[in-house]
Amino acid sequence: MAQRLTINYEKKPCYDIVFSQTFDEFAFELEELGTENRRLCIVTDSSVEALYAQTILELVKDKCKKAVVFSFSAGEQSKTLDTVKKAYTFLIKEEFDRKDILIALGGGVVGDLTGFTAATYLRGIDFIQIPTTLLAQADSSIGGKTGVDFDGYKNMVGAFHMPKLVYMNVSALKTLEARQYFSGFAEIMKHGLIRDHIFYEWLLDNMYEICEREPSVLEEMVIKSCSIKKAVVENDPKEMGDRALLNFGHTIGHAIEKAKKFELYHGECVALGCVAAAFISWKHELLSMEEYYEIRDMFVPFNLPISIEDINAEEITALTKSDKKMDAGKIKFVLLKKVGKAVIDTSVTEEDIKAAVEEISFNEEHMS
Ligand SMILES: O=C(O)C(=O)C[C@@H](O)[C@H](O)[C@H](O)COP(=O)(O)O
Repeated sequence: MAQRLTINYEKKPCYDIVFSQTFDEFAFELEELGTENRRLCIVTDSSVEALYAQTILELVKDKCKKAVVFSFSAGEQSKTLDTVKKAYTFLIKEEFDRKDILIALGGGVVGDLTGFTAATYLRGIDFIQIPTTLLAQADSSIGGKTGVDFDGYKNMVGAFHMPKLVYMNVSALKTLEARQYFSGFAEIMKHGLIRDHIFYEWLLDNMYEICEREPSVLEEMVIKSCSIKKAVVENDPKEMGDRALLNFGHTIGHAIEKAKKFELYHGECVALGCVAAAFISWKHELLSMEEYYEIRDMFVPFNLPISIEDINAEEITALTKSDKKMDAGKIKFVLLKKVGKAVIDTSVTEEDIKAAVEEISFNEEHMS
């Protein structure tokens, strides 16, 4: 029996997150939404299309007026306005109107890009998320942030647009490529670090089962992670305040992503960004040295990087200024006061950032 969480928006129930071990119950969820006279477009990428598009098409075809698939090349390089333009052209050709629905089938790139297409096509149509990666299930499919990268800057163009439903087949995580799986784990760890020390300790206690992808532990981990995100986004849906805490690890993480031309996965950059932010938290005397090293080393068993070769501290520091979290010209940096408690800090200097990037730079000198 599927479990579910309801996300409230402006204090009213807005959409459900359904946690299942199969895709089969998705058809029932569509009936509940009333899709019989509406067109559905499954938006996916080349990797996920090969795995699941046909399964979803078969499930939905009797529940709607017409079902079609729009697919683009997998990878962050496709998260652009060009791909959105291609999607608009496709939807116009397929005569999609305002009551029709997009279904985002895939990871974070697919979810963000489909959500943005839905937010803007005909001034806004409905969309559904079927996240298939750990990162998308535990984080990005929830909360209504949609968008694309612009000139290589992460999520520079976007909109808040709430999905009508988020449907997760948690068993899809079992076959996810290992690097992709562990990349998603960085956002889960982030949720524990910023909000919930009990969850953080649970992650440590269940390290073996998480790495082995034990089904019941996977499901519990995804539900707990979504529950933390639910509390944050319900309290501040449009990021006027505390939602920015979810940006822990992202200021430096996004800068590394851009500097490395998206060759690293988002979660890998977030892990590096979390280590750098924990380092600054220590230097600002919020965390002790022991706490910093404990947090840093926690990423290692989950195959996440804590240092990186060939980065230039000046370049990364310059790039952090182009991230979106600015307040009167100062970066709204997220630091940790302790495990489970994050704070927004506008006193982080360029020197702090440079020192943190040097801390995570891997070089021979560092090792000796
Ligand atoms: O939902 C949010 O809010 C988040 O910050 C979640 C992040 O993990 C996610 O990567 C998000 O897309 C980053 O948001 P951005 O505003 O910094 O682009």
